[in-house]
Amino acid sequence: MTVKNVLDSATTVGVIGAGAWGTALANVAARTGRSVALWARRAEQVAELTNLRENRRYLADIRLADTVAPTADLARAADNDLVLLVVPAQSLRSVAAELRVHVRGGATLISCAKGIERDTLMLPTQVLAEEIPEGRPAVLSGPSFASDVASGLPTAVTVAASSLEHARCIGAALASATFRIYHSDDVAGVEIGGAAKNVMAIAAGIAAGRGLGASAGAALVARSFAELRRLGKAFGARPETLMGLSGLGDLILTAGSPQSRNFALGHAIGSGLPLPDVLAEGAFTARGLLALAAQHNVDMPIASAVEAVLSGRASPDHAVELLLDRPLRAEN
Ligand SMILES: NC(=O)C1=CN([C@@H]2O[C@H](COP(=O)(O)OP(=O)(O)OC[C@H]3O[C@@H](n4cnc5c(N)ncnc54)[C@H](O)[C@@H]3O)[C@@H](O)[C@H]2O)C=CC1
Ligand SMILES: O=C(CO)COP(=O)(O)O
Repeated sequence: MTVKNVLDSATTVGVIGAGAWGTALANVAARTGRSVALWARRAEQVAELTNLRENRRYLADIRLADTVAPTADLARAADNDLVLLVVPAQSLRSVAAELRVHVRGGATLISCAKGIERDTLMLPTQVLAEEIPEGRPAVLSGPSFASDVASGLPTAVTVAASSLEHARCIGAALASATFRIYHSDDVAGVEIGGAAKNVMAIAAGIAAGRGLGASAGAALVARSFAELRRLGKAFGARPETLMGLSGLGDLILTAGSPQSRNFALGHAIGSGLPLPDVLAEGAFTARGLLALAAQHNVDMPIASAVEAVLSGRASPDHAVELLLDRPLRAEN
């Protein structure tokens, strides 16, 4: 498929994964007047989506647009011009491997997951390129809670692809009045921002749960961003990407809101409450993030403290002590 027909009004859309974000994005695509196939892996979920027109488990109280067709048939959702992959980062490879036989040559494959594959340390678009070499990978990321987006509240995200023109066409195909899509060719920058901010949001949640105060919270966000920037730089990410929607923007959203599942996980850890049974991608990304940082000789003390707490090697208080004990240094 050429870039041109990504913009075609006849462009068809498939969404793989009917969790909160997949359901919200299916509604977003439907707003552009397109018919959308939404794949869920469980037949009961497809039946519920079809009969109730609502995703009660993952995105309650939001009506599924009339032009969204739920399906358990992977081929039906995969056989489209634009395919959005909206499953957890650690499941992306297995889903992509199943998808491959059904995907059109040259189809645009948009990763909407935020994370790093634990075993390979690969970013989602790298996983897609490896599993579906016939496709054209892209990433969609930025500060965007599924419920806000699905409710039609104003949101802005970034789509990145190796060709800026490709990214622009995807943005033009999926944008609507309240869903602004900026475009970029800094794929690694966008993906690193999305993956790292989840780990940092857990740190912010732990600090809030320990009652460390608003000043500590702000310091933590600023120093988290310094870590994100250092890692991004090592990957050749552009500073404006990291200071943009998918880096700083998403860090501010996620590290500052109890609505974030990553923040909520940290908060529960910090306050000693039972852990919420939700997908918190940062918990699966922390170790990989540190491994990437080590490979590039990048110091990430906050991410390291989060990983130590998650793996049970440090209590939240001990992790805070370690951060406060670090030698004073120049701010960079
Ligand atoms: N919820 C949000 O506000 C946003 C989420 N994201 C990202 O989107 C990705 C998905 O998150 P959510 O939809 O929110 O999670 P969710 O927990 O609401 O839903 C996950 C979905 O993936 C499916 N799934 C899990 N493992 C699977 C597998 N092996 N094969 C097939 N399907 C599988 C589940 O059945 C479920 O439908 C994550 O990487 C998240 O960071 C990105 C932006 C916003
Ligand atoms: O990525 C998100 C908002 O941009 C969603 O954050 P959580 O996964 O922490 O809920």
